Amino acid sequence: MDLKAIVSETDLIFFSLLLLIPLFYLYFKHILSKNPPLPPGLFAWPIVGNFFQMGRQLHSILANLAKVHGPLMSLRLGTQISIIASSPEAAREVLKTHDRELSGRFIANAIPLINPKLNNFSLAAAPECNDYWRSLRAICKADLFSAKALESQNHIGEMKVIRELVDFLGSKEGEVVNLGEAIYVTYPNILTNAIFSVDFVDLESKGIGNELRKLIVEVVELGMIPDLSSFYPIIKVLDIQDIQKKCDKIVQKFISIWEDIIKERRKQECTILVQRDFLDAMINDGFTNDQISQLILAMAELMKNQDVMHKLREEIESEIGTNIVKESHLSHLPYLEACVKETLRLYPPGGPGPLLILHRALQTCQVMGYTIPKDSFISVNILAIFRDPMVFNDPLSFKPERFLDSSLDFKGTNFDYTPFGAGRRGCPGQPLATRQVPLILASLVHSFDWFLPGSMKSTELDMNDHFAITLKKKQPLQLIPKRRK
Ligand code: HEM
Repeated sequence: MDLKAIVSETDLIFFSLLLLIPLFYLYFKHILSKNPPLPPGLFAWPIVGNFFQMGRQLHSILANLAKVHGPLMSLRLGTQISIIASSPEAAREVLKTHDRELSGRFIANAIPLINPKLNNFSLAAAPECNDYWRSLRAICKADLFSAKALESQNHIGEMKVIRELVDFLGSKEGEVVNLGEAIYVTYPNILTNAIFSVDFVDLESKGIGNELRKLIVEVVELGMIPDLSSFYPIIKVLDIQDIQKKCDKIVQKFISIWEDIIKERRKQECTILVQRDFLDAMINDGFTNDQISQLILAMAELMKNQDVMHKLREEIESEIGTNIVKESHLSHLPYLEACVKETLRLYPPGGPGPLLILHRALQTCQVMGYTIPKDSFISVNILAIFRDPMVFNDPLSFKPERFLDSSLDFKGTNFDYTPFGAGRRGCPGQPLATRQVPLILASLVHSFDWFLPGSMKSTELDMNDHFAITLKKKQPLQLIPKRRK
């Protein structure tokens, strides 16, 4: 009898897959038997990809899971154990008490930063706090983001770029502007002006940095694809998702353009270390936009909450009159600071979603009575903490007033509020960010009246968010500027 008549190709595939099930069963049984008792949690198949796209839904899923499993819970993704801390106490344990043991970083198998040729280009992705990481942090602290450094030549470049942004928006008076696009250009320029005294991209998107910017967006998007081989090392050699090849190609191109730019424009005093660190800072923030999303989200909340907008404008006007906003004004604008803090509370950025940048256990340790095995991923769900009614009253409303009489600051010493993380892996760019975000926000509010396009009402503004490395607004914020007299 003809075999095809009884067994079709589909049947063959189906039966082969059936045969694989016991193999998978044995594989996982073997992995599970190797692990010590973990914090209570659940098995999750590799749903990480969804994680990154889910925005606020992820927060509620993880926050709800934490209610069932406790403030320290474990998730198993394939062979990989993830620990998620979801309360201020658990955050303190991770970021303070066990800061040293948990200060490694998880790096996906496919991410090119672990390629030895490219390893030197990273601070955030340094797998542990090694000498190289320490030297970059020291440069950040002393040369880039110290009060003195921020006060010196940076200020001139910073003010120039902000003035250009205001002039650009002024030239678009009455037109619908994608505010994110305009600010997106401004940030890299503030950084390049601070370090090299040059503009990197221009407001019409033609500058030398635009090609780099596109490459960075591409590499970040690739980095967002869940790398299955990090969760199932057994398939690593296959590179079935082709991520590594694609990333390598983009990053090689990136480095060659970058080096050309450096050759052309380097100032004598810039050491190669500063360039590398700068590159990393650009990848982290100049382009992947923690600060930009903050500004857009702050502006969107101000549009929705016109009473807050008026109060903020009044504060700025009474402090500086018709002058332009300068850094020296910031300490006299408490409501502005409260607006920035409140935006960071409702929409904390940092790493893949509001989970800080994934930490990794450098050694097995005991946290809150549980064993955290070496090489587990550790995240702190700061969004769950910041939106917990036990921590912040009426947590889903935008109420800057809550910060006016509060001692909560950006230092990362109070674990109710750590938008910049805390401990040795805490954000080194915090002094820069907490100066530039209010400065630009104040300039936007002080220089323009803002209108929504067409007949759109502020209540219709879509505040839905999604993850693109950081939590950001899904719909671009389109506004019409009108210069204020
Ligand atoms: C609103 C603005 C910003 C926010 C909310 C923010 C937040 C964060 C957070 C939550 C982390 C992870 C902390 C952890 O894993 O424990 C981080 C790390 C980092 N941030 Fe920022 N950041 C901002 C701006 C900046 C800026 C302007 C720069 C530099 C130009 C920067 C550079 C970095 C670097 C290099 C790291 C990695 C540090 C390390 O691994 O040692 N950030 N940031």
